[in-house]
Amino acid sequence: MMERSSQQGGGETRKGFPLVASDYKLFEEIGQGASAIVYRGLCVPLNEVVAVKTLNLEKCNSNLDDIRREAMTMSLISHANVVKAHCSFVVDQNLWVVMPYLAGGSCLHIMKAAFPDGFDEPVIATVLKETLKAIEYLHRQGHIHRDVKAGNILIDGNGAVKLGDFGVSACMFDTGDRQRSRNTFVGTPCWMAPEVMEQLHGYDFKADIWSFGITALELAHGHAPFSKFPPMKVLLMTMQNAPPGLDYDRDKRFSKSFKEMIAMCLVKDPAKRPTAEKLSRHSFFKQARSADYIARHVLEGLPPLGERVKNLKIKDAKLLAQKEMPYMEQEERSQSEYKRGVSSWNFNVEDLKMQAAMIQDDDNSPTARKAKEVEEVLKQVEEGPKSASRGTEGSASSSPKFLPKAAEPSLSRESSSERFQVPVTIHSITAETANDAGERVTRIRSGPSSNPVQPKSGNSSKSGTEYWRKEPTHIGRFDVFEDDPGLGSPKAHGSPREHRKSEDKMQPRQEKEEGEHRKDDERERYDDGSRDFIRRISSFSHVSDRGVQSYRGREEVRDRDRERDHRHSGRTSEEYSRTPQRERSFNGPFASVGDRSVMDHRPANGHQGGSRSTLGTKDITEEKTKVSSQKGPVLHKGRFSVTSDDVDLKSVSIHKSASVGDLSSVRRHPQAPPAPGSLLTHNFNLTTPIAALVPQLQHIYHCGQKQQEALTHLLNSLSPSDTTSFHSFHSNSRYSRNSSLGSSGDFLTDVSDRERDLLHQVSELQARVTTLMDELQNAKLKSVGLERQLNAIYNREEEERIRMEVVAKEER
Ligand SMILES: Nc1ncnc2c1ncn2[C@@H]1O[C@H](COP(=O)(O)OP(=O)(O)OP(=O)(O)O)[C@@H](O)[C@H]1O
Repeated sequence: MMERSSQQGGGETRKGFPLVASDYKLFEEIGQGASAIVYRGLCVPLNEVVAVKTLNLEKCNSNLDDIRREAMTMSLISHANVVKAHCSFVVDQNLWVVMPYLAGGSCLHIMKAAFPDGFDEPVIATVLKETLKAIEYLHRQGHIHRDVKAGNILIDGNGAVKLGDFGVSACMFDTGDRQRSRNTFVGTPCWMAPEVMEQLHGYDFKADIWSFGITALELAHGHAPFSKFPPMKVLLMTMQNAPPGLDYDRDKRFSKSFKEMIAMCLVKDPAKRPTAEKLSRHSFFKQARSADYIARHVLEGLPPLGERVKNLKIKDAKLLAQKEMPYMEQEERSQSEYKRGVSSWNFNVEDLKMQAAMIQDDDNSPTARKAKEVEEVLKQVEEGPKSASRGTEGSASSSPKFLPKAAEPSLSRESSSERFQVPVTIHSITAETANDAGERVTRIRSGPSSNPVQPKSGNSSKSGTEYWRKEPTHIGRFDVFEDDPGLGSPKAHGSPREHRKSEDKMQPRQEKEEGEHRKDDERERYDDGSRDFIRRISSFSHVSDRGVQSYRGREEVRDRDRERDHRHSGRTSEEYSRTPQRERSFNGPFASVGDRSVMDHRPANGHQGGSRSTLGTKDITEEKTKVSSQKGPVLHKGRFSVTSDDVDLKSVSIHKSASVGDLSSVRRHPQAPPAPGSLLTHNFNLTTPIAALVPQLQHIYHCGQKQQEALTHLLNSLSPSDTTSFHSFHSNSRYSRNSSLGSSGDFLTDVSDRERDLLHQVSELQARVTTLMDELQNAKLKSVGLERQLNAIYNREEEERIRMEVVAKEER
């Protein structure tokens, strides 16, 4: 056996730990890592029980020099709470690291064996306080541990807590300078800080504070947040979602100070996380007890470490055997490796992003189901006006007048697929780091648009999450611009509780559990079914000006981030909800949701600052639920204005002064004539996405029907003198096509002309399609013919070649 040594410095080396494998006896396995197996062993010459970690160097990225350098670094480390290697040497392709044997094993193993739901708070406080001492020490020495987690917090037979795995695993899998930005990242995804995942501007010792916070959650629950998911999913969740935390309701057994301490660690912006030194002064750690307390409350009655590890392995193997589906296998592998204490994931972030970009939730996934559910809800919203018009079947409006029948379904289809296809498909993902103040900001962009939304000016002092919030977002069929922090309040966005409701369906159990935050009584008032479904829509689908771009749960994330921020800022949720708010803005199209609202056709200005539409989801639902009781001024909604009046189209008429371009004066005016064809001359903004056009078209169609009914009704009830004045108005109208209207029938003729025009256009288009199909068919036939000719030529050549070969043979 070839042996090379890399002697460790420090106190223990004075004991003279031998550097030859033959001086050690290895017993049972007591732990396993990504490329390391740890055994209980005996150092024969010293008669001392040790732990020997054997690392397969072939599986590591680092070369021997790097390992030696790290080993030297380790020799400088000496702290009561850090597991220090006695020595290390190379045996064949393995590096042996000889360490003190910590009979309690890791906190993870202890939890798996005896505390599946996590430890009690005093135990956690004790373990964490000791761990924090180790982290503080390492940071003072200029080191980042990078792999803080329960699996690396070890307990010796006396209950002393030590942070293990420092240096070795980090150096094994890292070829670069620790402080430098890397393309690969080290650590375990669940515990990994978002900035470590980003790999854009590197990371610093604050990454350990994030991991420490995750470890606190792990000790509290028995597992880390997202631990059930495969690495790339964890990556996405960590970067996209609000930081996990203890839930104020579910985690009642834990103190407020514990919850606060965790929340301090799990802030996405590393600059806002406390240093280890500052964190150690947190009141939570006052409840920490002695090592003896741990020995009595944690270690007593536990089977020997080797036995525990063996049982765990058997359990894992059984679990793996049960799962057959590839995805489940992957997930389970992730979980079982996690259980075994694997921490050294080493993957390329770009690869992961690529993989993430390819994640497409299947039809039965919660996300896809959610999409379908939302699609149904939206269908209902869109069909509302249609069903209303069904009552008038048999009237002139019973068949589509303004939208050719053939066109309607295809447009609807287009809209729904655009709206719902995107949320379940992550097209691309990029993590960005930027804000005006140079603070680190985690942002994930997904969707087809490559243009990141720029932070609004004046936000320079905002944190990363605030910056996120400030983006103009595109929700459902609306463009929503959040330019007021108040928008983040439960009032504007729907209660976090309700967001959680939808999130519950969208996100797997654990994410939900970890991501939940406290509930406030105040939020109860938002428990309204119709609001809920609008919120479900808004939390799901985002439609942009450039098309449809969306990523799920963005709204929920914002709400949770906001809630967290408010918690941190010490504001109660009541104060929070009292924050002055501006209503969410919507672009024109959705102004049509209220069946009874009347559209006002205005010049397009939907995207210009303050003139952005102002009807929020809240408004819409209210519009739907309470509209009949509202009487109010006309509200201008982007390209349209909406009156909250309960307009009865049977009795409404349009004021004489109304023109196609301005119907804002729509009011109850029994004798005023309508503005014929007004809804037919709508000039769609060419930049409007198709998804946004659909409701517009549908509404135009619907309004057209209603208007026509109303007009027919009115004209039927007009006296001859009224008819004359109507004619004179109509003939003066600049939009009148027929200046010699002689009867109500003429007006309808005018409408029919337009309809005929449209139908004509449609039939022309259909004829063109037919021609193109014919051409295509011809081209195909031609291609088949050419193919045959080619084959014939090839066959001839082949025959010729064979013939020549035969002739040549014969000649020979
Ligand atoms: N000195 C020790 N005494 C007792 N058990 C140990 C000791 N060192 C490690 N272990 C056990 O072995 C497991 C794996 O060890 P370690 O974490 O050092 O390996 P690794 O390959 O670096 O894995 P990871 O990177 O996941 O931490 C630990 O979770 C712990 O349970």
